Amino acid sequence: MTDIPGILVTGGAGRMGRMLIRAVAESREARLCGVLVRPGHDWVGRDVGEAMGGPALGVVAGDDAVAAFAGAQGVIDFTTPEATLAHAELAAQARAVHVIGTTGIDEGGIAAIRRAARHAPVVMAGNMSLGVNLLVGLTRRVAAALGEDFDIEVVEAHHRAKVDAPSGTALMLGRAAAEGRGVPLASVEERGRDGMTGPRRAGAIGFSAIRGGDIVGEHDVLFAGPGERVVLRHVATDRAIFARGALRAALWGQGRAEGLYDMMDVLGLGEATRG
Ligand SMILES: NC(=O)C1=CN([C@@H]2O[C@H](COP(=O)(O)OP(=O)(O)OC[C@H]3O[C@@H](n4cnc5c(N)ncnc54)[C@H](OP(=O)(O)O)[C@@H]3O)[C@@H](O)[C@H]2O)C=CC1
Ligand SMILES: O=C(O)C1=N[C@H](C(=O)O)C[C@H](O)C1
Repeated sequence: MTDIPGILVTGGAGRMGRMLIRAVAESREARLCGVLVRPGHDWVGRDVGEAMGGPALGVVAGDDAVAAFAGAQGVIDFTTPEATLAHAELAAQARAVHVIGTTGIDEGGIAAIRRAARHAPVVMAGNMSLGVNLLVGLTRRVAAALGEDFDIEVVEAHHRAKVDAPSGTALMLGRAAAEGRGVPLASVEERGRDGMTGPRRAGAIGFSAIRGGDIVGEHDVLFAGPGERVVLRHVATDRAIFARGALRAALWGQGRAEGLYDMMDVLGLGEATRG
């Protein structure tokens, strides 16, 4: 037995799952204790390093979620909303830190995650990168400073395989802009304009989504005012930024009180960016 926390990666065969396996396997502060894949996946029973086309890592992929969660102190979960909700219950039972990167979870799902967080720490964020979490704070401040003369639009671009829109990051940014203006996002958001939309509603926060190719993730927050525009931009070029953030969150959560946290808590950006 070792003091280094054992980290389970769920959705191991996915785009993020592969990055996470590498990040945890290379870390000196964490131990890859399991990799969970979808039931019946062709990785089941295979060494995950070899399944990724590299050297063996000494960890075999499995599809028995209950067994996988039982041995983990932390779980890093970038899968689907359905899978993540099932994982939230298992992580709570195992008292493991649950790091949730999955996006597209609806209000009912968020409520279920809040319930699970009564039993163990959960860190959830639509974007685990340092840069985006800084941008969230900047967005809140610029929105507060500029007032309604400046129209706010959030524009995001992602790869062709992304299944949810607006992205989790776009929603984080939109929420921050709404907070800066002191209004709930739900009361001002405008999504999916098409046809005779009429003129832009005063105070609206608009969302647009581009999907194509292998774009990792790009986000602009546009403040368009009379005679000038301010654009806040984040461009992700490597998914490793999300994996690094998620691993940091899983380690940060060790020994923490149960509760729902975000990356602002993990990165210590609360004071710097919320005020
Ligand atoms: N918060 C952040 O910083 C980031 C969040 N994301 C989010 O992470 C999520 C995953 O993204 P991405 O890796 O690109 O997607 P992928 O589709 O590549 O990966 C998801 C993986 O989860 C697997 N999976 C689905 N259900 C289960 C289950 N019940 N048990 C185990 N594994 C399961 C899928 O298996 P199969 O393929 O067999 O269906 C797939 O391998 C998305 O919601 C995305 O938006 C992505 C990047 C950064
Ligand atoms: O699906 C992705 O790829 C990404 N999803 C997250 C999101 O929805 O914002 C984070 C990142 O932009 C990549």
